[in-house]
Amino acid sequence: MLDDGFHVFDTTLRDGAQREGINLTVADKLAIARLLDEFGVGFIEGGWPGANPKDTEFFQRARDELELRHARLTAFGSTRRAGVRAAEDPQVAALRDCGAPVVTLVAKSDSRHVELALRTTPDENLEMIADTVSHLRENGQRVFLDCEHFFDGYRHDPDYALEVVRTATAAGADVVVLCDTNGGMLPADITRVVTEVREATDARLGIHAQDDTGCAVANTLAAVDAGATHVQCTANGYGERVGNADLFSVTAALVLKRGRDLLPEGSLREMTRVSQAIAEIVNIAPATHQPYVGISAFAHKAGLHASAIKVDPDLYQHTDPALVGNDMRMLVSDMAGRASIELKAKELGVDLGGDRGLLGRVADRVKAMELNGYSFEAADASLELLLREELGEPVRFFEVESWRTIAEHRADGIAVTEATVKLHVKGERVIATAEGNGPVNALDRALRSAMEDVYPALAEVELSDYKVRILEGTSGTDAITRVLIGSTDGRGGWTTVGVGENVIQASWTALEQAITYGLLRQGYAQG
Ligand SMILES: CC(=O)SCCNC(=O)CCNC(=O)[C@H](O)C(C)(C)COP(=O)(O)OP(=O)(O)OC[C@H]1O[C@@H](n2cnc3c(N)ncnc32)[C@H](O)[C@@H]1OP(=O)(O)O
Ligand SMILES: CC(=O)C(=O)O
Repeated sequence: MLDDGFHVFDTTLRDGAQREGINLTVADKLAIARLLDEFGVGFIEGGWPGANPKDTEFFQRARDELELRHARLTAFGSTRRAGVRAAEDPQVAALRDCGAPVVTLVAKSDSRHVELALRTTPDENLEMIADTVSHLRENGQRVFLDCEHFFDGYRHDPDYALEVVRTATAAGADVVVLCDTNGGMLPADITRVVTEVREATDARLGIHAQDDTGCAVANTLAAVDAGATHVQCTANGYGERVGNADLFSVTAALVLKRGRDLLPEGSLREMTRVSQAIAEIVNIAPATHQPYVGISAFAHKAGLHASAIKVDPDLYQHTDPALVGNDMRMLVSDMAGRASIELKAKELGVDLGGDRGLLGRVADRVKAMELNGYSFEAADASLELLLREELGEPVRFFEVESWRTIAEHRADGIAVTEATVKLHVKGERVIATAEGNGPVNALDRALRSAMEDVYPALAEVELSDYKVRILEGTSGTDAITRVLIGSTDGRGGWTTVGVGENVIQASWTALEQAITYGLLRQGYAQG
């Protein structure tokens, strides 16, 4: 169990699940809870037992199926209803009996909400808080109190908002969490209010920041700097509307920038993997530009950046990507200079020997090709083939004499496509024809059929992705087509790019390179 002096409280399974598009099964929730525990958060808010059958089942199954090593399971729910004793409120009973050692109670702290949403008196709301906290404390549970709309409420009626904090603390709440429920605060507001509440009460304070102004992480860190010792976050910032403070950005900042010892040994280095694994479970593609963990978080495109990074990566990076389990990547495009090419070649394992003339030639060729529609940023395999060619070591496993495709719409309504390729493979002229469900598929099959005897490991190579983009013609007349093909051999993936005036021509270029690169990876000697 980690030190209780500072709480990293995760609410992915409760507030995170309030994001549009997320619909977790109980098994998903258990799997995410295990990942969060492995990452090392102190508290995992599992949901609202009694609010829906799924959350109720989650807490039942958690008793037998969740073995938490670092975290304590927390149940979420509201204070009792007005006019009913906590001991007799069925929703409070669900929290009391769910088996969670900790309960987070949401309470109104803005007097306008008390009157308009709860339709009760300010005094009765204070009673509801005191009664519910005491009831759960008597049951042996630890209680955190989420003060909904605290910052708006404090602006409108500071005395009442402070009274809520004092009432919860007096009743036995361990932490009073100041919530920016509408997410409208800016860091300076948070700093001021947290400081004033600290001075006016003896509560232990937490922060829960929604991201509606894009400041949830900054607001969370501002609250910590002002004295909050409990941060509520969600994995990848999932949450109601635009989301919550991102757990990974907040913990990385607290560990790396503030020197706090919050996570188990080695856990920060697993952060990128944990973030991606959770994205996989919630079925939302990982955000490529997410701080620290996004695939682009340490990707450098500008030539000037690369030239300084060549001397020392710290010159253009705020932290070492390895510390959070991420990698630095160089992007080569029409913004590249010689240094970008040199670093990228190194990343790809191609030694250009620091030859400035060669590096300049590659940069010029990339710029010219990008002007004509190529994009090498996402097509490392095509770039590597180009580098080897410029180095005077072109990769050739076959020579293409010609290729053609025919699409035929038959009388029975079925469309079939046929492709023929004529190649020279290890000195032999080979002609192969194949059918496919489209021209690219037919060309792929014909290519494989022409070479399978000579290169049997080609069977390991599969096309995994195909993307087409129609670009404006550079002459302002005809459009041109860019095709990206993703391939895999089970050990890794690579992407190639082709550009042409028609989609089949562009696809052929990308396909030919995909197969060539696949053969290179299989370790064949060139013929
Ligand atoms: C800021 C946040 O994100 S808080 C998280 C909120 N999460 C959720 O709402 C998700 C789960 N919610 C639910 O499944 C349902 O809303 C339930 C089961 C909790 C309640 O459902 P219902 O009983 O049908 O009530 P409904 O949702 O219409 O309204 C909420 C009720 O809770 C009351 N309420 C709201 N906040 C509080 C509070 N802090 N303390 C006590 N009662 C509260 C409202 O006044 C309203 O009462 P009413 O039914 O007398 O009008
Ligand atoms: C508690 C909560 O989710 C909020 O106030 O935003």
